[in-house]
Amino acid sequence: MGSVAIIYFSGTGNTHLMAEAIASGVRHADTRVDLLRIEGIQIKDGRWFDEKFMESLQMADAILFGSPTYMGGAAAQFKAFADFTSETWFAESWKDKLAGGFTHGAALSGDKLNTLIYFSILAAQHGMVWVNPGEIDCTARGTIDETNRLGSYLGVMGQTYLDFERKEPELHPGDRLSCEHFGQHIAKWVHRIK
Ligand SMILES: Cc1cc2nc3c(=O)[nH]c(=O)nc-3n(C[C@H](O)[C@H](O)[C@H](O)COP(=O)(O)O)c2cc1C
Repeated sequence: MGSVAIIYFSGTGNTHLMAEAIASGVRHADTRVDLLRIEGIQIKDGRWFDEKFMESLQMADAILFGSPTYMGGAAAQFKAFADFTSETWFAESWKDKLAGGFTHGAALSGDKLNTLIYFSILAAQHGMVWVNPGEIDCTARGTIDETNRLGSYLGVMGQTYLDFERKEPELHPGDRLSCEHFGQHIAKWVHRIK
């Protein structure tokens, strides 16, 4: 059947909504998906560890990395997880798995690209095969609110303006669609390599 693991951190829930939307795309393509949300409690003395998460990641054919963009890069909680994977790197256990990434920020740019670049470097260090979303930005078709509205080609970007009155996280409909499409796209590649 093939499987995708989505490992991500989300502080206020927006990146979590992206992860869920990607997962629904993966399921839509008859592929198993594991949602693995990094929690601060998994970090002790600055070191992240979760045995079950590492087992799930090892089983997956594709691993997607997700984090909000914080201060122009991945959140510290995600980086703590990434640093733990140096043991996996040494064993080359993720070599040839598929990889992809997604991030969420408050600003239209917000330097989100830097987070995606970091994810692609993390995948490269592990010898993984990076999968781009492969979706042309909707502005090329004369609309501004649909798939890939932020014109991101390395991974999927989501954006919601900061609003301190807002009680619940909110995903832009275009970003939701981009995520669902990305889920289907990565599932297609999983089926191709199986
Ligand atoms: C510490 C911190 C740093 C942030 N830095 C950025 C940034 O560099 N670029 C950006 O676009 N948004 C930035 N934001 C906004 C968050 O990325 C945005 O609120 C995002 O939706 C959070 O995702 P989450 O709901 O999954 O936690 C920052 C937020 C925090 C708390």
